[in-house]
Amino acid sequence: MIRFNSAGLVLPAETPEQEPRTVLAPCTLALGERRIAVIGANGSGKSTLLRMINGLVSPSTGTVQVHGFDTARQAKEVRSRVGFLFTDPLSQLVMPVVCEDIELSLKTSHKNRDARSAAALAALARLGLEHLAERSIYDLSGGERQLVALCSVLAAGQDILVADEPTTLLDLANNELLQDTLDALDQQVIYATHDLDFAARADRALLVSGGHIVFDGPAAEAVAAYRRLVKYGSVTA
Ligand SMILES: Nc1ncnc2c1ncn2[C@@H]1O[C@H](COP(=O)(O)OP(=O)(O)OP(=O)(O)O)[C@@H](O)[C@H]1O
Repeated sequence: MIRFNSAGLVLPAETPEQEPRTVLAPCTLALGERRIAVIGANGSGKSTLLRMINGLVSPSTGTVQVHGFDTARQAKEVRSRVGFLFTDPLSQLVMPVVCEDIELSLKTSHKNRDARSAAALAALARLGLEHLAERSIYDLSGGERQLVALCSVLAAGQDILVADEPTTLLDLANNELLQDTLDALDQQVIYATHDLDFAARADRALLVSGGHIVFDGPAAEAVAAYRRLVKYGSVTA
């Protein structure tokens, strides 16, 4: 279970003339559903909300807890339970060669080197990517990198996956592959997306606007609320 306890991010004013900036207004949430989507306009606060779940961003007010661990004070415990898939895969792929990156994710679970290599290949094969094992990550296409990054984060085996716009670089077939892969996972998955069909597949969706959660409920209703917000300027119009 993920809990936001009046958690928000307000940035202090940089000059006396400026007002403090609310990136995410304090919110209280219990996030237990298997699939939760976060939707909203560019700059609305989606990534900030996601990053608070694994402690990449600490709230300036309130707390966020994952399985009872405070994300700001117990970051190590939290990150061993929460995998994070970045929008830009190069933010996360740290080794120069694909299989080496996956093997790095497997270092804790597979102490034996041969077993680790075999597990890395199996992780790639799960998404039909074994042919990329020896390739440099810099020579991959954006979409290939995004799928390899998914393999890498899944190989680490945390029980919660947070994904920030995981389909942005993918073509139609790979978009479906990624969505089906996420669907089939046992892990809880929380993802931000601008793809409203993808969002509608979730069990619950949060709609963020101007740093406020303006709708929280069944995904199809959240998508409809977002369309009303864009069209009429209000989720209730
Ligand atoms: N540390 C920070 N300092 C200054 N501004 C910040 C900081 N973190 C976030 N912001 C601003 O807060 C707003 C929300 O950012 P966030 O990345 O959460 O948006 P988003 O909804 O994920 O947007 P997008 O859909 O474009 O990825 C943006 O205007 C961003 O520039």
